[in-house]
Amino acid sequence: MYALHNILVQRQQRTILAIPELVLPAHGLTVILGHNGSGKSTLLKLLAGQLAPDHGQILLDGQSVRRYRPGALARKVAYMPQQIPQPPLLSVRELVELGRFAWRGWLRRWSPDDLAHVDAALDATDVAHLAGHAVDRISGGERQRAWLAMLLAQASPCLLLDEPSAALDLAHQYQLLALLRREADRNGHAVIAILHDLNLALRYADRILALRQGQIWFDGSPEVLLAHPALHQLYDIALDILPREGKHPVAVVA
Ligand SMILES: Nc1ncnc2c1ncn2[C@@H]1O[C@H](COP(=O)(O)OP(=O)(O)OP(=O)(O)O)[C@@H](O)[C@H]1O
Repeated sequence: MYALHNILVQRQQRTILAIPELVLPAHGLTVILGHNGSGKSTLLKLLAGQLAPDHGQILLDGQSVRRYRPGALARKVAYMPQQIPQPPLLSVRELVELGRFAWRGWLRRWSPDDLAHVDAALDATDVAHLAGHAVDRISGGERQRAWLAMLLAQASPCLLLDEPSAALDLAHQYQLLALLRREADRNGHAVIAILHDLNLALRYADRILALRQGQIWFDGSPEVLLAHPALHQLYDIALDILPREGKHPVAVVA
């Protein structure tokens, strides 16, 4: 799906992202980890076509991501930025309905398929009970789930999510990751999400991409990451890995 070649992003003569080659296939759940400022959001913005690299090429299904028309891109990729904009005067349902725009355009009438996508997205993110509430009068975590519902209604085969669990309570974090896992298991679907919770990543990801100072420090499975001889470099803090009988191991600060 994505192929990146010779990517360089620089700000004020400083390289903030340098990726010689990276391929992200059209399936699976990839979690991006790394320190604050390691370049995670920059990478996601490049994939979403929100930012152009100073050098290099980002191909989405063989075509430069910046050359897609907005509608065509939205039918392939749905993007949640780190700071979600607050659209005024919309109900949660109206926000989620915006997700269908990529498929409907301005002129076509609502189809039963559009409505089914909106209802399913409201249910999947546990915001159906808030459908009539104004988006600016719900909590931060509820807004994050409503925004995710809009992306699900968009029904694009690739979800790009920048810290989608940041505002969620513990139960909703796990519900979210289980939902992303299901999305990533659908044929031809991929989820690429930035997380700060190593244990969520270890439990749900197929692939972990860890950035360090704008470079890919690790790219592989959670199992291989756990066995990394310099795992402490992930966050520059020593970690203990606790095995659990029949369950995923957990990482704790040593
Ligand atoms: N517009 C900009 N101008 C100058 N520096 C920038 C700009 N955008 C990002 N940076 C710098 O680039 C680096 C990478 O930023 P980025 O937002 O990609 O990090 P991140 O890994 O997503 O961090 P966090 O975990 O804190 O969200 C940071 O050092 C940041 O200060």
